[in-house]
Amino acid sequence: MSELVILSKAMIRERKDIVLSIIGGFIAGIAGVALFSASGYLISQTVFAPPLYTLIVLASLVKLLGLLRAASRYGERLFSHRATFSMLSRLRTSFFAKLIPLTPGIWNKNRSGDLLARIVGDVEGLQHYFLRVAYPPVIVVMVFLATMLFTAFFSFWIACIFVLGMLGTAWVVPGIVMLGQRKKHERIREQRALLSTDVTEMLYGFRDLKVYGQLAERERQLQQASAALAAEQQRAAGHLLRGQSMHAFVTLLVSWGVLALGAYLIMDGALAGVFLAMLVMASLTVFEEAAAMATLPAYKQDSEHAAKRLTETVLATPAQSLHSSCKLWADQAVSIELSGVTFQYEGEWRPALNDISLQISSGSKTAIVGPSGSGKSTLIELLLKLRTPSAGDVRLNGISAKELDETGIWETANVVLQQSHFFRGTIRDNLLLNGEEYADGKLVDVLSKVQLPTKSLTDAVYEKGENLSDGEKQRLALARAMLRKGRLWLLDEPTSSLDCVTEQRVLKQLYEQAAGDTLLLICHRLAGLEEMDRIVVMEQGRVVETGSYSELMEQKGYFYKMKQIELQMIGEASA
Ligand SMILES: Nc1ncnc2c1ncn2[C@@H]1O[C@H](COP(=O)(O)OP(=O)(O)OP(=O)(O)O)[C@@H](O)[C@H]1O
Repeated sequence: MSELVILSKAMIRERKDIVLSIIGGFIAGIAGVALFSASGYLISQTVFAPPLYTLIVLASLVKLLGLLRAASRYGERLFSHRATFSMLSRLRTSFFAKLIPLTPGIWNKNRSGDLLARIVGDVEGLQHYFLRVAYPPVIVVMVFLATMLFTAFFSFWIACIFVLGMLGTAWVVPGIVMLGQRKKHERIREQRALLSTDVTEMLYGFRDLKVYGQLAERERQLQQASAALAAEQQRAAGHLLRGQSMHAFVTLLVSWGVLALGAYLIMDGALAGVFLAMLVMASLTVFEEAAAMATLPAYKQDSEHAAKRLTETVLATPAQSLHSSCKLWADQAVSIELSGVTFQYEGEWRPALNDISLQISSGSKTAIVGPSGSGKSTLIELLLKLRTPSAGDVRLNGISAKELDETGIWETANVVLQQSHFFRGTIRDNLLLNGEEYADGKLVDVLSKVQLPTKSLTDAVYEKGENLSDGEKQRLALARAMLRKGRLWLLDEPTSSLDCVTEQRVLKQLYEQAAGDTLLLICHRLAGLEEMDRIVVMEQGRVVETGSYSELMEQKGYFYKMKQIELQMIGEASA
């Protein structure tokens, strides 16, 4: 229930539109009851052949009420939807603002397909809260009270039937609809999450599934999941429809009750016959407003669940960053200091980084080497403030990363991660990702620096760079980084897919451009590391050796052994 506090707060901000929609709904409801009552009265009056002006007045009143009803209903819909969409847009913005600092930690806890379906569906689901849960009961009660007072003026007992009818339509029928509803909706949600996860996995893993001959099986699973979801939805829709039919049945029962009791009261002389049709018509119309009550429990449950899950998503994941105000100066080479840094992924039994202390002076070139899984990429993610250390401190230019604004860090860093994303478009579009405008000459120049002179700026790039080789993707990613003006280079195996000759050419250009900047290069190949000021060797989340190339070779420690193995392998390969 507390989750709906967010929605209630959002509603308070739209109070003007909410009040207007309630007034509109009340006038529409009352005008509807009055319209049908007046029609009933008009029909009854005609039996007594009244003067013509009575009929003209009554007929005009019916027309006027019809117009009033339509206009006020329009107003109600306009204001209520305007309020809803303003609330939704505010909620969406505030939710995504909370979500952004939580990435990428959020992916550790959620499957991407499920999360995507959840976020989109849940935010959309909240629109029903105001439209179908919060304000319809207010209108129902107001219209009903006004009609009851009006009816009580003619007959106390008929007013009592109205009260009974209202209890039935506003509480008993929704109560019955509620029964079993929770389980049905839970099953739908589970089934929907399953389906969207399966679809996402199939889309991402399409090629592998095909090669491993699993595509047909996956398709079958997908169809099963889709059919199961459709069946659950059908069951829930049937349940809702039964609720609406029950509502219509109670309404008719009340009208029959009013008719029978009215006839008795007329015979008893307690009610004038001319009012009977009017009261029956009023009973038929007043419960029309209460029809929304039959579906209210379902929407209430859905909205509560959506709000709960959205809150859980943003609260259950520890924030990756705190609000920070300091900015990193982009025109200055960055110094890096890690003191006692430990980082453990959620659910992992051992830390990925364990008590790392390291100093990298500004303008230096450092290579980080070590076996796969030793924590090299995690270190870069910490420097980029994509993750927050579990213990210890990361300082850039002497300022703790906790106090640094992450967008400032991203602006200052020229980054190439292991996997770069490419967007559908052209080579030019993919080079100009950082929003800066460059002349074509500059773009062509950078392409030739990364040894991609054959690529034209207008060449098409398919979604996720499907039409580029891994080596081309890496060079394009490097070109993208080389177009930036940052003074901190964070490169995670940027040339692992390139042949040795191309790699050395590209790195030469890169080092030339990065002269005077701070450069951190993660690599597996040890060739060419002589150019580095310092080499950091990592193993199982710890720094096991640091020093220049010659120092490490002299030490004959871990790095020396790695180098010997590499030389041996190159020798074997060329033999
Ligand atoms: N998102 C994640 N969730 C849980 N554990 C992770 C995650 N990413 C990495 N790890 C684990 O953290 C450890 C360090 O991973 P990291 O990617 O930093 O290593 P690496 O040295 O860069 O490896 P490689 O050279 O293969 O890229 C590994 O044991 C890995 O299994």
